[in-house]
Amino acid sequence: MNAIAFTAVSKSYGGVLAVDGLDLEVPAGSTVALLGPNGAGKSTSINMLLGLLKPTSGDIRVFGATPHEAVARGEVGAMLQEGTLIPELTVAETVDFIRRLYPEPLPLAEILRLADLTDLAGRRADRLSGGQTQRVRFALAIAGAPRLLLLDEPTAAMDVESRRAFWDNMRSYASQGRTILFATHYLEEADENSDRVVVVARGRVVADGTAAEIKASVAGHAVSFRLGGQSMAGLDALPGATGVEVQGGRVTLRTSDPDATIEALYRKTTLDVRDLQVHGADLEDAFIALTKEI
Ligand SMILES: Nc1ncnc2c1ncn2[C@@H]1O[C@H](COP(=O)(O)OP(=O)(O)OP(=O)(O)O)[C@@H](O)[C@H]1O
Repeated sequence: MNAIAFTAVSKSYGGVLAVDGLDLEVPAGSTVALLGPNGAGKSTSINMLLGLLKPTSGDIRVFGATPHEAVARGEVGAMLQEGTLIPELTVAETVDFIRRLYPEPLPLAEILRLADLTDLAGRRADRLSGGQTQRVRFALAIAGAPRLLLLDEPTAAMDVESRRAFWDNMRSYASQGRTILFATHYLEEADENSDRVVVVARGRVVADGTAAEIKASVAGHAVSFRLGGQSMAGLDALPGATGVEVQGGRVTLRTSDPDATIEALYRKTTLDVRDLQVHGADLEDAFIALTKEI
């Protein structure tokens, strides 16, 4: 069963087309990263999944129902980019208040444990650090034991240590067969914390697969080397070559066939090539190639 199904969904704000014919199915039980640059349409898509925004056209289903129905049944939890806490309430009071709104909430102690808040249960909300506040917002998102958890750039205000702890907590929540969709522009987060990465740009899906598949989908390798004072003219015409960049005297030649490129570099040119290295494309290369303006 699909937890999420977008069918030909578009959303415009006046003249701005934020989501452009989005088709996306997410089977229940998977953890999917929605990876894209600023303005790609990630928040708009998440807000539509919550029923907070209506698509201009197309259809959205959450566990086969409309977003409104799924949210009303307590099946969807969300941690959005904004949201303040009630300053006078303690962490435990805040979480308990929200969990009681749901038909089948998680026990309070389990929520506090899953969000790493057990030691902060008695702390007032206005005495929390930015990272601790984010943990409370995560606790509120999981309070109703939602089958689908939506996280919109959840680690934006966190330091490295808090991030690591956050993703550990997210994984323990997900491990019980739940579905997670999270938006991020951090490539590493997408790579390390999801089963599948959906890359969006300009409101469209531009790549969809495991991080490894996405890396492989982009011209696979780069060959880099130093050149004395010689001209680089013609390098981009070598077999397999898909692009050339120069930085600090080092030439990087992107190629779909490193063996052919290197052979031709030595046999067909008279260049004085030094310190040659071959690299696999990384997710960042793939992301830049896939999301660049055309
Ligand atoms: N309320 C609004 N009114 C007008 N335009 C909007 C509104 N909200 C978003 N947009 C525009 O829609 C596009 C998609 O925005 P959205 O916030 O969904 O992107 P995003 O991928 O979440 O970006 P970010 O990573 O910066 O959060 C952008 O061009 C944005 O400027």
